[in-house]
Amino acid sequence: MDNAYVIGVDYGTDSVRSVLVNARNGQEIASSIYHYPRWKKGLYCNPSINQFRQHPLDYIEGLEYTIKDCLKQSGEQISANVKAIAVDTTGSTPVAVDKTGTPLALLPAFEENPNAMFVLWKDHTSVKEADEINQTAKKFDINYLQYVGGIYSSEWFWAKLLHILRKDKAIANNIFTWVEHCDWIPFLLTGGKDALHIKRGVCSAGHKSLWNESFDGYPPNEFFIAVDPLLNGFTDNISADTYTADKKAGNLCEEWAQKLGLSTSVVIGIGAFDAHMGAVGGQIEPYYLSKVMGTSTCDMLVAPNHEVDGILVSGICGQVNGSVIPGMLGMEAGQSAFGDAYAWFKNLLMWPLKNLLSTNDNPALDDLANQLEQQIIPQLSKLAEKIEPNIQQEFAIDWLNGRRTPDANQALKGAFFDLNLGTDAVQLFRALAEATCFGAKKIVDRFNEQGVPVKGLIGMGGVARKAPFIMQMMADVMDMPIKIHRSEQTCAIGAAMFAATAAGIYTKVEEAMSAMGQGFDAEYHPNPQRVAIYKLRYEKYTQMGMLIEEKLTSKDNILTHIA
Ligand SMILES: Nc1ncnc2c1ncn2[C@@H]1O[C@H](COP(=O)(O)OP(=O)(O)O)[C@@H](O)[C@H]1O
Ligand SMILES: O=C(CO)[C@@H](O)[C@@H](O)COP(=O)(O)O
Repeated sequence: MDNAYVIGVDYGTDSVRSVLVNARNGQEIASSIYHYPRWKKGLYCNPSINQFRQHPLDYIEGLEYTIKDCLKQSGEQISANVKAIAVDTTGSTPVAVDKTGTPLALLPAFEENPNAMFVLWKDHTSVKEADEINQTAKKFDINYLQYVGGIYSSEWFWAKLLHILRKDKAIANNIFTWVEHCDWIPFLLTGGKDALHIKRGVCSAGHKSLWNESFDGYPPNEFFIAVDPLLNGFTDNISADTYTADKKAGNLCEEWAQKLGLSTSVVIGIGAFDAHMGAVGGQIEPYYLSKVMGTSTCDMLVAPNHEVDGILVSGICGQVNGSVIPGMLGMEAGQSAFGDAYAWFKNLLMWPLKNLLSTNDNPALDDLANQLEQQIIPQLSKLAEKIEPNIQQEFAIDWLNGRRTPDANQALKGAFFDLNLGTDAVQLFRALAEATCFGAKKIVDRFNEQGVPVKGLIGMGGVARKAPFIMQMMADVMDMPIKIHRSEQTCAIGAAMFAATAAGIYTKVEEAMSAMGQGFDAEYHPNPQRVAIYKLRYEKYTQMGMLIEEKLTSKDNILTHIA
């Protein structure tokens, strides 16, 4: 155990990060990041219809690059003592594979076809299909949606599969099965050649694919046929066995061992989603809401099974035994756009620089534009922090990418209110940031209302670490302290903790968590004056949100008639 090192790999929305850590104390020896090049160019995506696809080569190249880079930084002695690798990814981010488990986009006939690529979590092209799953579920005596909050989302596995099957006959004719990114990478690293043998993690299966032990696996084929006969037989090619992430998926295969310069004795762990492993990296405790705040948020809560027996929390993204910590119920909620909302606003402000300024023969102008881009969010934050909130101020609704929880509805849209000719960029940014905090409070309220008390908040991820303004506002809005985890890479560190457990260095992931965890380095406490005013503004947010939702879904909605 003295000389044991492990690697955690974290696939985020824009990049993949690997960390190599000492399995004894969690000390970070090396880390490496790789931005997906095809994704960066916007290839295969169409934001205007919410289509976001990622090429498997972006993932494979990033895996090789970041692990090799970590090994190079660490030196031979440490590399020779790497015992295990575990991976987390975004989700639901599934792909169509053939009988050998090869994503169709890796075959020459499909290499430029977005439907043959991974359908990223934030792709909302299957709103219609999700709705059909929700309508069909109502016709069955067993409620197959009871463990996913009662509403199936367009961000998830089956809705995405049905959408692709309908859209693309060539894919429908060549697909053998449909696989989550977090289940496919361990299959790749262990040299899998038969798609029937892909090991599905309980995290992906339970939160996104309707798997539950009480159904003995997935809903029956008749359920899927009732949604659409195109789904007939798909569960035949997906094993009903699922695994917690502390288990081993297999060993590093010869091909990847050679590619990386590691031995085939290296253990590969079962994969899980970023937020779930991130919660472990961030040292989650029962009834603490562990908020991974980046592009979106994923809010995880764990509770001992016996204490929440019989509770079904509606409108969240699932409750699954062992999805975070084996032996505990893992509950997931989240917001579809968090940092992405700020990024949208930044891009809006960048419009003239990106579209009117000709930087062709002038690299200095290009540099200037880049520098300004970097400064927009931090500068807006500094100025927004100085504004005392009051009841009349501009305010916003944060559903820019739909609403993930509570009560998934990806058709909802964002809004700004109470603007006048004096409204400036800082005030709009403040309102947007506040709306994302109000969206976060809705999640806490839902858990509390439904018998799962939220006793504390843990913040991690890019926004938690980079944005003191937003974290203070979060504490004020929630009227609760929020402690920020020290680690820059909680998801990758969490994956490393699971790797150490899968390799048998620890018998339980809780042991890995306390030995390898880096602790907390900041805590934000509510400011009582602001708490009071945010309570009133939250009421306004709730009322306006309800109004928008009612209008959008009502039959006499003029917009529905025009559409
Ligand atoms: N200073 C900042 N304040 C608030 N948000 C920020 C700041 N800098 C970056 N962000 C947001 O952080 C998000 C990226 O978070 P990160 O955790 O790094 O990525 P990911 O969600 O892909 O894992 C982006 O959406 C970006 O808008
Ligand atoms: O939804 C999940 C997990 O269930 C996340 O993978 C998804 O929100 C993406 O997270 P990031 O914002 O990239 O950290």
